Amino acid sequence: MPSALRVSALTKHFGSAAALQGVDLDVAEGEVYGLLGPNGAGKTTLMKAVAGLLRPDSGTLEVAGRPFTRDSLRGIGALVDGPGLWSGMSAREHVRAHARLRGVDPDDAVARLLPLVGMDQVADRRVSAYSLGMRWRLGIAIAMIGNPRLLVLDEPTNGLDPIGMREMRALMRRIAESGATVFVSSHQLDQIARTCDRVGVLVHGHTRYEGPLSGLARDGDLEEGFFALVERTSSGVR
Ligand SMILES: Nc1ncnc2c1ncn2[C@@H]1O[C@H](COP(=O)(O)OP(=O)(O)OP(=O)(O)O)[C@@H](O)[C@H]1O
Repeated sequence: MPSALRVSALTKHFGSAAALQGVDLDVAEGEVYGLLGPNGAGKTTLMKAVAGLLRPDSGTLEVAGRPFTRDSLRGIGALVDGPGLWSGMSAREHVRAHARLRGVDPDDAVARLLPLVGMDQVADRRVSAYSLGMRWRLGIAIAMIGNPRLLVLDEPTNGLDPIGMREMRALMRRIAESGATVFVSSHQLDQIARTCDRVGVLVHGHTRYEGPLSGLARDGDLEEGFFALVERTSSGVR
């Protein structure tokens, strides 16, 4: 599979805090790739770098086989730090407004994206009446307005109830089946296990595993395998 995103030796410091210490990842086109890691591992920092929201100190990013530039951002949709929505506006109004800002036909955007995220039946209700899951899905519709090849989602299942999580998983799979690549972070191993083709695990800003999720399991137990990896690599012993 061609590469959708390649991260090589990426580093980022915030003052004396090292958030990324040489991250390497390779995300293939059309997959749902899960980024796992304990609190403070660097997941959000990496996602922000890929979304063009912060500049790494060193290392490289390649998107669709090309070095990352401002132009790469045309092919990237991102939802990091949650969806920024106006409570008094409806889903339809949000999508139309963002489409105009991006130079995309508003009617086309509404017709294409609200059914994709399962919001066409509630398109005219105000955001204040939406559940958290609906707000996240509207955020994804907005992130998809430019028809990105790569969608970056930071913790999109946080705080969702089981139905909301199931809808989010189904949406990520639908987006990947439509040909785009989904790069998603989560704390929730089970959500990642049910959705992702491959995973990368960050611990203290280092990539400690990349491959199929099954490769993380210990004696068939995913959680045990994940915790053992985090413990082993946190103490500096690989
Ligand atoms: N703007 C910032 N200023 C200072 N330190 C930061 C900043 N952003 C992140 N950090 C630090 O960088 C490290 C990585 O943070 P990051 O938010 O990327 O981790 P994370 O894996 O997303 O964690 P979580 O799962 O808790 O969201 C942490 O030690 C964090 O405190």
